[in-house]
Amino acid sequence: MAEVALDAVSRRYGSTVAVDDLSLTVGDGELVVLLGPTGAGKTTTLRLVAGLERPESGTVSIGGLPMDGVPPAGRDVAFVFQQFSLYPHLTVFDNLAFPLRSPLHRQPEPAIRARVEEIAALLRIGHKLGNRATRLSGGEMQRVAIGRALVRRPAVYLMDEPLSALDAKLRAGLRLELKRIKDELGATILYVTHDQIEAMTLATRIGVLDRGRLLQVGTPREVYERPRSVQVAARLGTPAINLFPAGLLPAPGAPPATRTIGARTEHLRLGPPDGSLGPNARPALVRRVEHLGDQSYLHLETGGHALVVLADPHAPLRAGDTIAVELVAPLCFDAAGERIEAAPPAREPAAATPLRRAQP
Ligand SMILES: Nc1ncnc2c1ncn2[C@@H]1O[C@H](COP(=O)(O)OP(=O)(O)OP(=O)(O)O)[C@@H](O)[C@H]1O
Repeated sequence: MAEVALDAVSRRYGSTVAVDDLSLTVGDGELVVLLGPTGAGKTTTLRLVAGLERPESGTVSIGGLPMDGVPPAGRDVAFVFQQFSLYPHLTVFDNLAFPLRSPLHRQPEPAIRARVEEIAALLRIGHKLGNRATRLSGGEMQRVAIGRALVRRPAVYLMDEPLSALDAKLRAGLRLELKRIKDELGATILYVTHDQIEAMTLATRIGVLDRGRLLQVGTPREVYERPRSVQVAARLGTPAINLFPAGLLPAPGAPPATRTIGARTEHLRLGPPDGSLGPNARPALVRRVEHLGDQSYLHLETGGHALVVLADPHAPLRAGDTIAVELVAPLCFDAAGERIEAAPPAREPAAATPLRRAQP
């Protein structure tokens, strides 16, 4: 495995700047997730590392070697796409063996068999090796597609939304397996996804991209708890972070320059409207209760602003009820949308409230 480094890399298409002065290092054995809205430049970044695109400026290095002018085949990277991209007429075994039989990586047949069987076991498709690739479920096909990348032991894996074509259940299963594989192989992986659960659970670090620019790179926890800006804060969290003008709710400790408050569900303490929450609580109208099974989204309105928070599905709440909400150590942003440090909270953040279970 090897380190991947992008140093001040830019790529434009006509007037669109797809990747803008991007510098990022994926350490040996790290899994870095690129997260960002559509068109942010995630796929272009992977293609630049793969050598499928050339940077206009800047340098991509793999294992410390600059890749200027090195074609894709010379870069020792394996790419897993969103689409299955299998050879339908071949068996699972032959699909997996294909990269090892290419003239560039030619290996003796017993070594190929051993490696294919090892990877098939890792992906739990060993019992399907004799099947035609088309006679597989969607999840199995995608395992084979991932397996085709894994057999080769390249320096770097590039994965572009490898799980997004799968249904939620299969995606959750394969997500766990990818995590296990990553831990077992110690692989260097640059991974693109829209799915923030994938980002939070798989990533060593997350890079948040927007319009070709890298807004922040950090561990999932850093990016979630200490986002650099409103834009970054809005990328992580379910339900999405509540953003509203400073002054809507009392925010003790918010610096004077605060213009926008960012309140995730754990930053809002809920309680009955009887004054028991304390002097900083304000009334909020329950607009809607959205039951999701193990939890509910509570759609609230206070001071003319909508808020969405998680609530216990058994909380006795209905549209039209009034409850009390209080801010506890929220995120503070200045007029430019940059986060500014708030004074330490006077109280511990809300864990359990009468209307909400403790966050896991
Ligand atoms: N071959 C191309 N020709 C012209 N424009 C392109 C080309 N490839 C990408 N772009 C543009 O570059 C920008 C970044 O595209 P890219 O595919 O990297 O985004 P992305 O973050 O991967 O988006 P998505 O999540 O939708 O896949 C977009 O504005 C896109 O339209």
